[in-house]
Amino acid sequence: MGDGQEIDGRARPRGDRFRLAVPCSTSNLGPGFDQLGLCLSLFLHVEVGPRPAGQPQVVAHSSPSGPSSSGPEPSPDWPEPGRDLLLRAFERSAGPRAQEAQLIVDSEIPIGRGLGSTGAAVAAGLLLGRAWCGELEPDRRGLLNAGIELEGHPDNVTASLFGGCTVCVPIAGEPAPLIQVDVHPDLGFAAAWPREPLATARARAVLPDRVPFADAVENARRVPLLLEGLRTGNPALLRHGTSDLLHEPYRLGLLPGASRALDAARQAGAFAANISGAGSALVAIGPPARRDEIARAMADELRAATGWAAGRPLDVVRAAPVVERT
Ligand SMILES: Nc1ncnc2c1ncn2[C@@H]1O[C@H](COP(=O)(O)OP(=O)(O)OP(=O)(O)O)[C@@H](O)[C@H]1O
Ligand SMILES: N[C@@H](CCO)C(=O)O
Repeated sequence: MGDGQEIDGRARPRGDRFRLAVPCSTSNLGPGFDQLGLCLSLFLHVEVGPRPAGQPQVVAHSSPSGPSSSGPEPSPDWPEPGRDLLLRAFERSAGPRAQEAQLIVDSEIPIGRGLGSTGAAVAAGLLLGRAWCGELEPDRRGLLNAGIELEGHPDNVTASLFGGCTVCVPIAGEPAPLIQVDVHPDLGFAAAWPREPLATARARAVLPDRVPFADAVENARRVPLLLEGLRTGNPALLRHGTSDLLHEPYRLGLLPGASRALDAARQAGAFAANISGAGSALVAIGPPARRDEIARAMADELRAATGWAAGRPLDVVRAAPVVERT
């Protein structure tokens, strides 16, 4: 075996390093609540290599409000090791060998804005943990249930593990069923977010225990329109398919300027505009040529209400993230 270590029956030379770029994701898109995730082009970059003696397990260079302001200094805002879902997923996937590794993180994904920073972290940790144990192309379906359990919801982590647009509805005691949804190439995406995060837990606490029967029926009827709108790029299907009665009306009150920003996106040409995940980001779908204007329109309204906002045109990321040996 020379200088190498035996890992799950395979040889990993000492000093091996692996890297991975995992996309962020928007979720819900209105009625796809807790099931639909769609990967967009802000990335969590993680490299794993041998941990130098006395060094921490995770060194993060990133800004919590993103996009990345990476620099030589570790970010004081990255979650501490005991709470870090990236580390937790890596440890779960790599087992005791996780102690030998150091994760170097640089993220473009703002944390706590509804753009799936935790889903991306969990997907990265699970994939890199397997790579660290010699398995560069693990069975992703085999990782999915662990990812959902670690993240708490299926939407973002499924999208970040598989790429593209996914629908996942966990069934107790069974492998989580996964549907991969086509997204028409002529759809453009834009997101905007304020400086203030909105914790998913807080955004769920305002949801009612009971909703009118008619609202529940209406939401369920919209989901096929949404999926067909994404597949065909049909503006009317997207407009009707993204209207929601179960969570957005309750959450908008937590997000200063959001209602106006969603209206501004539509006026700038968006077919659809929604809260991204649990917020505080907003996401819009429209013609690719209008992405910049839509992003600017949303950010301007959020900025007017809160003092600071970022707006970005984004691409759909269709490919699943793949670990590379460096
Ligand atoms: N590796 C990690 N990356 C990002 N957030 C993490 C990580 N580990 C723990 N957290 C914690 O998770 C919380 C953010 O989760 P939350 O679900 O609110 O945001 P999000 O994943 O960005 O949005 P959403 O799930 O709505 O798309 C923060 O309190 C953050 O400290
Ligand atoms: N779908 C979740 C957020 C992401 O897991 C929610 O809207 O509360």
